[in-house]
Amino acid sequence: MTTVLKTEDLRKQFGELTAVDDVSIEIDDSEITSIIGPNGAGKTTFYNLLTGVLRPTSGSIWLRDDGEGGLADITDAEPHEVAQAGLSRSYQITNIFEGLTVRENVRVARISHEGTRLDFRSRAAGDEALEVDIEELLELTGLTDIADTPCDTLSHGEKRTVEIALALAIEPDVFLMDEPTAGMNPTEVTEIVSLIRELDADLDATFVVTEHNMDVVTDISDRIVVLAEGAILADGTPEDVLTDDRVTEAYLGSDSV
Ligand SMILES: Nc1ncnc2c1ncn2[C@@H]1O[C@H](COP(=O)(O)OP(=O)(O)OP(=O)(O)O)[C@@H](O)[C@H]1O
Repeated sequence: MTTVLKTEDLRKQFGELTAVDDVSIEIDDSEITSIIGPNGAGKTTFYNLLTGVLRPTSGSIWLRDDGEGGLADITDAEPHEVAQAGLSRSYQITNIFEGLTVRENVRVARISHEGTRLDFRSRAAGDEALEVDIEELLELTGLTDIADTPCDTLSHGEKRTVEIALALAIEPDVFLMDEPTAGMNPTEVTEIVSLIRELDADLDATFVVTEHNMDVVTDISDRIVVLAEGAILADGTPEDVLTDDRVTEAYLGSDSV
């Protein structure tokens, strides 16, 4: 068990409103952790803090540092620096190039990741390896059969899977999945859940999921963290958390799950 991501007293104020209220959490690499909570609980703000999209009012964020074997402080990192440090997030289709095929999208994501690491000459030498990486990624995410399909003709579920492939193209240590089943039909939900399981088994990446579909949360999580009014209300196994009266109350007190 190794901590891959940690926050210490992480806080975000919007004026008088405390959206994230001194959250301290350690994410372990051996577990799929779901972060759930009623509407307005602070999940999106928490993700935005982790990925450098928002600056915290106070507190700190730490990510596993491969070079040092410890944790690196990424509190002040910009989004691209956070991604480069190994924290990837699925962006709900918004970063797919609709006019390109699935393979071309994966290639662009992969090259832009490589491009931040390698100079031009070593990148050219690595072209063959790049193509192998792309095919592996397509295979891993079950996209090989539709690799040559333009993305603007894909179903919603297929686009969400492409988005997962793009997030994985940066070889993350930690993968934040933002409502992976949102907008999906029941068949697509079943498929994406088994894909998440397979990826978790096949990859070194640690999965952290926010999700409104409670069946999915129960199904894939080893650990559930419940946020309510910006603070951690409950933290434990699905059995413990989903039978916790305080969690039921928090959800009943909101207009929706
Ligand atoms: N940019 C902002 N300026 C002011 N208030 C904000 C801003 N972003 C979020 N909030 C407020 O912070 C609180 C937490 O919002 P957030 O979107 O993080 O919750 P959430 O758990 O992701 O909700 P949902 O499940 O509905 O997406 C809410 O009260 C929201 O209105």
